[in-house]
Amino acid sequence: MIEVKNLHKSFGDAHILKGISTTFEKGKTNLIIGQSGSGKTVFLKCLLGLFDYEEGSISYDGQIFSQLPEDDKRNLRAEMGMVFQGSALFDSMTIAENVMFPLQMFTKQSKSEMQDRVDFVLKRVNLEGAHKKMPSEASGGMQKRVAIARAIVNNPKYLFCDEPNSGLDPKTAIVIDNLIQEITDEYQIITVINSHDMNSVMEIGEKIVFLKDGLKAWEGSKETIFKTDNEVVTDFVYSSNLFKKVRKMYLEENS
Ligand SMILES: Nc1ncnc2c1ncn2[C@@H]1O[C@H](COP(=O)(O)OP(=O)(O)OP(=O)(O)O)[C@@H](O)[C@H]1O
Repeated sequence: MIEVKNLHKSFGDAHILKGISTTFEKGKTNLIIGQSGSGKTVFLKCLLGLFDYEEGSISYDGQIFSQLPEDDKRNLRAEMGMVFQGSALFDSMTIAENVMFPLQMFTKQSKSEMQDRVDFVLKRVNLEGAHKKMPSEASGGMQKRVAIARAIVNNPKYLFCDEPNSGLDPKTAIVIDNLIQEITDEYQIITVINSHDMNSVMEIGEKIVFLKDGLKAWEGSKETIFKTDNEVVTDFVYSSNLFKKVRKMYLEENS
């Protein structure tokens, strides 16, 4: 479990995260949602250990990152996978080389062990045969799959995804969402996803944390988000007429 307690983060005088506490469990897809500027990316970067913070703690299965010696921090970082917004693949490397990169960075595996692992994860994301392609030859959906393969190649315990659906058509977006959820369940990873996408919320939001102005305004699941009467959440989630109708139908069917 990842346990966040009373997390405060400022940049100079700007107090961005104002005491966030929550937990993220194994095998679950956890979504962080909220308006632009609410602090989602800053929060994700704190979870990744990329930002220091003034107050509070984040523990990963009992290890408090900020209290660890540098070697242990490095080991813990090696257990984290990240899918960046826009995939962030290395343009000059083939797909296989991109996926192998974390193994070269963090392990002492032999070349053939690394190749076997790359074959395995590329197959897992349905990209067998794409090894020699360059990222520029891959569609947006394929690039996301490569980014997911690279994020899981080192068997992470923790997977962080920043807007994994950005720039994808709705159908491909759902395929990517489902792939992340399947992998999370299959390998019992703790997955935390920053999202703007209400389809993702309804599809894979096993836990949803709603941030507003650096505070946790609500938390629940895709089931409870339909029922909440918290106005801050309903204003945001049901701002479109389509989702208003979906909610109305859900409540009528389940009343
Ligand atoms: N490195 C930084 N230095 C100073 N201020 C920052 C830094 N990173 C983020 N901020 C500020 O923190 C606030 C929250 O930003 P953040 O990127 O976390 O929002 P967000 O919820 O992820 O927004 P979006 O959905 O648009 O990506 C913003 O006011 C932003 O300007």
